[in-house]
Amino acid sequence: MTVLEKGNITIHTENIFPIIKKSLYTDHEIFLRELISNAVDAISKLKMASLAGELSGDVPEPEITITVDTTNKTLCIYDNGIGMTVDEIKKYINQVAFSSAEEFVKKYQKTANDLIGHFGLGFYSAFMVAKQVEIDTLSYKEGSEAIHWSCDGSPEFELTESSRTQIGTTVTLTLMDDEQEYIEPQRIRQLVKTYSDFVPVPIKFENESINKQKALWKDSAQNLTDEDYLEFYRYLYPFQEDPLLWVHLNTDYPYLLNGILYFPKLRPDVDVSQGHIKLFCNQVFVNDHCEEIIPDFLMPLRGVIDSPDIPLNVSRSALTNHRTVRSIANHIAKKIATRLKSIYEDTPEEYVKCWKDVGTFIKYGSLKDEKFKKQVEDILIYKTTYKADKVEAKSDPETPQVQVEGEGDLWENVKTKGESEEKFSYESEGYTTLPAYLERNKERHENRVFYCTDTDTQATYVELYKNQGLEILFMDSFIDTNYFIPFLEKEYSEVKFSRVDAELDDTLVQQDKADEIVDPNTNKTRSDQIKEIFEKALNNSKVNIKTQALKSDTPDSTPPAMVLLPEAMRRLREMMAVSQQQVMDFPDEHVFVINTTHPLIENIYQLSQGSIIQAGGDSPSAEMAKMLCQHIYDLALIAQKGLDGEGMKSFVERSNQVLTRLTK
Ligand SMILES: Nc1ncnc2c1ncn2[C@@H]1O[C@H](COP(=O)(O)OP(=O)(O)OP(=O)(O)O)[C@@H](O)[C@H]1O
Repeated sequence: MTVLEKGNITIHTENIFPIIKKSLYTDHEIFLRELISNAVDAISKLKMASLAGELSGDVPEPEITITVDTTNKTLCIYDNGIGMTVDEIKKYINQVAFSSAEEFVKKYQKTANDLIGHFGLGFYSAFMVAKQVEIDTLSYKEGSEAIHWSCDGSPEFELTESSRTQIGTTVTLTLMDDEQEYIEPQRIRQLVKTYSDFVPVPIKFENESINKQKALWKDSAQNLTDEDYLEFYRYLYPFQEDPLLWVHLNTDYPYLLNGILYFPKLRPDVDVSQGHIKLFCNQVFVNDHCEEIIPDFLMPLRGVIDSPDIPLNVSRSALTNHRTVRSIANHIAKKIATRLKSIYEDTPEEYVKCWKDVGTFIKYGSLKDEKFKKQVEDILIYKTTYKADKVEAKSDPETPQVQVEGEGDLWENVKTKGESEEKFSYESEGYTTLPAYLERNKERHENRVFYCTDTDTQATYVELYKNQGLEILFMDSFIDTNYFIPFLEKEYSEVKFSRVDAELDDTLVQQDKADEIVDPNTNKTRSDQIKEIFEKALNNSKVNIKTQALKSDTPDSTPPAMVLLPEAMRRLREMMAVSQQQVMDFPDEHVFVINTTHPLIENIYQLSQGSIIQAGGDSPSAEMAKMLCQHIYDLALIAQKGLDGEGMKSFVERSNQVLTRLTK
C-alpha cells in the first residue's frame, strides 16, 4: 500500500473528537442520517454535472447501499454519486470539515443538547459512533484516481490508494464497542425509516429498497388526488382515523416551504400542547416536535413541514424569535385560515360536517392569535335551536361551471361552483353565526345570548325557552365553557351571555297573578304564602326560594319548578374547579324557582290551605303538601343535575309513600 499522505488534521482539533464523541450529542443515531444525506447530495451533484455536460457516459441509476459486517463490526454506506478527488478530500474532509467542527463545537458546546435539529454536523458525526472512519472514493472527473482516507478519531489521517473502481464514495465505520447497535438490521431499518424515508434515492439494505422515497409534499397539488393525501396520512400516522381536511403548502419566496398539514379529528378536550407535525429539511427528517416553529394553536394539526430556511443549529429559544421562523408561522396560519374560509364559503356541507373538530381548533386559534382571529371571525358558527327553511336551488344550465384555483398555494380539491349553494344554508342546517343570531333576535332579546352547555341536563330549560320562541346556542365543548364564552364577551362587550339555567329571562315571565294580597291581616300575597310553604317543607337555608309566573300556552309546557344557577356564581365556581383540575361540584347555594302558574303548585297551595293543625302534629293533607314540595324540588334537581345516592334513596322512598297515599 502506498501512503500518499499522512498528516494532522489541524492543530486545534485535539479537543474536538472527545467532545463530539461524548458530550455534544446525546442522540448518536443521527450520524446515519448525515452520511445518507451526503450520499444523496453526491448523487444529485453527479446528475447536475451530467446535465452540464461534464460527464462522459451515462449517469448510473442512483443508489445508496448499506451493508454490515458483523465479524469486523463495520457499517458501510455506499453511493454512486460524484465522488471526491484527492484535493477535494483534503479540502472538504481534512480542512473544511474539521475546522468548521471546531467552530461549531466552540459555539454550541453549552447549548448543543438544546439544538433543534443537530444539522450541519455532517460527515464528522460518524465519529460519535466509530473508532475508525474510512472513505473510499473515486471522482467522476476524468483522470481521477481512487483514494482511501482513514482516521481513527485522533487528529491524524492517512491517505492511500483505493481499490474502488466505480465512481462514487463508500464510507466505512468501525463501530465503537458501545455503539454496536448500529450493525443490527432492525436498528438500521428503523433509522432509515425515521430520518431518510423520503430522500429521493433508493436506499438498499439486505437486497431491498427500504425507504419510501416519494415525498408527497414536494409534488404539485394539482397532480394529487384526495386518495393520495389520505394514503400519505395513513402512512405517516398508521391506525389513526382519517383526517378531516388538509392544506398543501407550497411557497418558494421569500423562503422555501413545502408541506401538507392535516386536520385530524379532535376530541374537545384534546391536549393541544403536544405537537405531531414532522419537520423536514430537504426531505430529511429533523424531528416531530416543532413547537418552536409552529404557533401553539396549530399544534393539533398533523403532517409535514419541509423548509431548508428554518435554521436548525440554533437553540430552541433563538428559533422562536427568528424572523424567518416567525414569518413562516404567520404564513402557515394565514394559509390555514384561507383554506377554512374557502370551505366555509364553497362547501358549507363539509364545513358543518367537520365543524365539531375544526371548531375547537378555530376557537383555540382565535383565543391565542389576534391575526388568526381576524381571519376566521366571520366563519365561527354555532349550533342553534333556530332552523330556517331550505331554499330551493335555482339551477341555471346556462352558467358554465367554474373551477376555483388558489394563487401560489393550491388547495387539494378544486371545487365546482354553482352546484348546491342555494339549497344549503347554515341556518337550514341549524347553525348560525353570532352576528346573524344577534340580528335575528334584536326585537325579542337585544344583545342577549342564551346558551346551553349540556343538552341532557339542560333539556327542561331549553324546552322552556324554545316554547317561548327564544333562540338558544349550543356551546358545549370544554373550550366553549371555560374560555370561549368569556372571550366572546370581551369581543362583543355590549352582549350578555347567559346559560339557560342561569335565570329566567323577562320574556319567559308574566305578571304574577299570585301577587295579589290574599291575607289582609299579614299583607301577604299568594306568592308569599307559596314561598313559605316550600321554605318550611325544604328547611334548607342555602336554597334561595323564589316564586315566578311562567308564561305558557298550556300548563304542561312549563315545569312547576326549576333549579337555577346564577351565571356569575356558576362561572366563578367553574373557574375555580378548572384551576384545581376538578369537576365543579353542584353548589349547595342555588336558586329554586317555583312557577306559580302551574296547576300542581296551585293544588299544593290548596292542599296546605285546607289542612287543619292537629294536636299531634301536621294534618295528613299538610303532610302530603310537604312531601309534594320536597318531591317537586327533587324533580327540579333531577332535571338540573340528577341526584346523588342519598338524594335518590329518599326520592324513591318518598315516591312510594306518595303513591301509597294517593291510592288509599
Ligand atoms: N458521500 C460523499 N460523496 C461526495 N462528497 C462527499 C460525500 N460526503 C461528504 N462529501 C464532501 O465533503 C463535504 C463535507 O461534508 P459534511 O457532511 O461535513 O458537510 P456538508 O455536507 O457540506 O454540510 P452539512 O454539514 O450540512 O452536512 C461535502 O460538502 C462534500 O463535498
